[in-house]
Amino acid sequence: MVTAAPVVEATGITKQFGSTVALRDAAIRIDQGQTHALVGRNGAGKSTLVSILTGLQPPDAGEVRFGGEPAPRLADRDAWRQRVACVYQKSTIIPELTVAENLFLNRHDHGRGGLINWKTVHSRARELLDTWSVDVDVRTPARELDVEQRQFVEIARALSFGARFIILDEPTAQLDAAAINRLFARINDLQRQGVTFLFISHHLQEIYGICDMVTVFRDAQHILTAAVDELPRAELVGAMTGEAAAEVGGDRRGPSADAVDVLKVDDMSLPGAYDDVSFRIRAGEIVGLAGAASSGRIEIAETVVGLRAAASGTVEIAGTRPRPGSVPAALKAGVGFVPQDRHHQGLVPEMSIADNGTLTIPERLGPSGFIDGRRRDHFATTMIENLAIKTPGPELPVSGLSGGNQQKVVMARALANDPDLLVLINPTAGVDVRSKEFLLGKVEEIAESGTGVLIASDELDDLRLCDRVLVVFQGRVVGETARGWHDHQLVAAMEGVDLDVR
Ligand SMILES: Nc1ncnc2c1ncn2[C@@H]1O[C@H](COP(=O)(O)OP(=O)(O)OP(=O)(O)O)[C@@H](O)[C@H]1O
Repeated sequence: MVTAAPVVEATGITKQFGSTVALRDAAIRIDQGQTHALVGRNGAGKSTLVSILTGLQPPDAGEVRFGGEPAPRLADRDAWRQRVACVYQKSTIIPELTVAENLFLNRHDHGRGGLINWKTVHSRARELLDTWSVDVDVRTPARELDVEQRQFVEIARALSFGARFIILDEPTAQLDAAAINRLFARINDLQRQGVTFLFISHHLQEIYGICDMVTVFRDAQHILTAAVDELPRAELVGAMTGEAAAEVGGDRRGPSADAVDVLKVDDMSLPGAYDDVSFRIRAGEIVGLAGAASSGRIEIAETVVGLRAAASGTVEIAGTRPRPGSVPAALKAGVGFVPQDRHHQGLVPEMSIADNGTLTIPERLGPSGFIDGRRRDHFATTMIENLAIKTPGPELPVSGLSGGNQQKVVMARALANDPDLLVLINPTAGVDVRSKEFLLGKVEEIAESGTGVLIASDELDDLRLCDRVLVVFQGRVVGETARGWHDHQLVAAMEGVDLDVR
């Protein structure tokens, strides 16, 4: 039997950043037509491998081969583009340009006199998107695409360069359930047409849903590669964490009978986002705001923390009404929060973990205006221990942390000022299974100590620990359910199907 050379094979890959070894003698082999999952805890080395497999940086040691041939020289970008592409969580298309311009950037056919023939560019772009069944107008400015359309355009662009190996880096992180299903259908289609995928995700159900092989990395090393249907979940989690899977669970006590309200939202409206929203959260209570990405749940949570101002209605936090639309006022009133987008609202990447983690509590670090460096580092070291942040020390810039560990720094900061009300927006996006358990455990602990918690999320695992879940659909709170709901019930309610959750 003749076996074709693997689409990609990396062997003996080592990569070090300063004192951090990101990959140690790691390997991966992906065969033609597979949808191959790459999993591992935050900081395991997945993104580093992707940057090496896409030629963005060289390994310190080791070799990458495509179809049995050595990888191109790093400078030969065209040759890399013909072999592999990665669709990242962050867009690589240029928002100011149209879809057609993005698709044919730097490869326009110049007509006579060097002029670009836009008619040809548009018709070629249309043809390209048609070939891959992407239903987007090529004249649309890229900034108007939603995440799903943007991913499809990026996949089509990769295919148009000739690449038949595509890496999807946490592609479902910003998609709602319906969009995830469409993405998976598309992956299946393309797989049938001979496209090979490397799929990075922290969601085990997705891996079991669409992947046929899985590779596990742990602590910079390759741990195992196995067929998905031959690997029980507990073993997969065990390989990722290096320990047997723990039982999750334990019942919460919930708020005490005489607990006071730490959040009162009354008749709050913001045209285009949400309408006539009212709810309460008591000290020690965890309340979920469930809903699809465009339901308005994120905007409601952002209004509570002062990132937006409502057009009408009131927000009262621990007995005071902070100035609407002011984050400092909300923080002063007793809010701690984890924003939706850690890249833009959460962290200052060039600043150290210690500085980022203590950004909101300068008054705790020294007399007014002075920051005692030792006190800050002590605070940060405790925070690193408390949240099990994987780093050589508090002085490292957060840009050197893996994605999930950055999210922990954001969480640490939210907890730094002992908030009365903790507001979390998609708090476990990009966080690995075990760290997720850990972060959610922290949230429970904080609630036990009397903090009220609002979790705006579409992740069932985030919502499971809530005492109550409010379902938001098209800007309105359409239902409420106490603990103990069934997954299908809540998912249906989030999609607007009435299954009587109130
Ligand atoms: N540019 C860099 N400078 C310093 N350290 C880095 C850099 N890039 C990665 N690292 C370190 O290398 C290790 C592996 O990181 P990597 O981003 O590859 O992990 P990951 O598996 O993708 O994690 P996540 O699931 O959190 O995204 C981490 O300890 C990280 O802090």
